[in-house]
Amino acid sequence: MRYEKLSNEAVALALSEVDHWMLSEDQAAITKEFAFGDFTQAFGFMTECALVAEKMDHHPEWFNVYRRVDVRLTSHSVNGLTAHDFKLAATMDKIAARRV
Ligand SMILES: C[C@H](O)[C@H](O)[C@H]1CNC2=NC(N)=NC(=O)C2=N1
Repeated sequence: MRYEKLSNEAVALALSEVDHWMLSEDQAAITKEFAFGDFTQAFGFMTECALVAEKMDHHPEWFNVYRRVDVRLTSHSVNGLTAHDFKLAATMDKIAARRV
C-alpha cells in the first residue's frame, strides 16, 4: 500500500500519540533509543520487529550496540514521513513493552 507524505500538522499529531519518538533534524524521520536488560533482549526485540516490518513491507533503519537499539523510521518512497512510520513505531513500542 502506498501512503501519502504527512503534513507537518499530521506529523505533530501522530508524534503526540507515540511514546517518546523524536522528529529528526531534517524532519524526514522519527527516532527513538530503546534500552533493554541485555543483548538477548535487544536482539529478541529486533527479531520480532523484523518479522513485523517484513510483513508491512516497511523497514526500520537501526543500530545496535549491546543492549541498546537506536531506531530511525522514514518512508523512502516519499522522502519523509507517512502513516506507515507511525504504525511501525507504535508496534515497536508494544514489542519493547513486553521486554523492558
Ligand atoms: C519495493 C518495496 O516495497 C519498497 O522498497 C519498500 C520496502 N521497505 C520500505 N521501508 C521504508 N522504511 N520505506 C520505504 O519506502 C520502503 N519501501
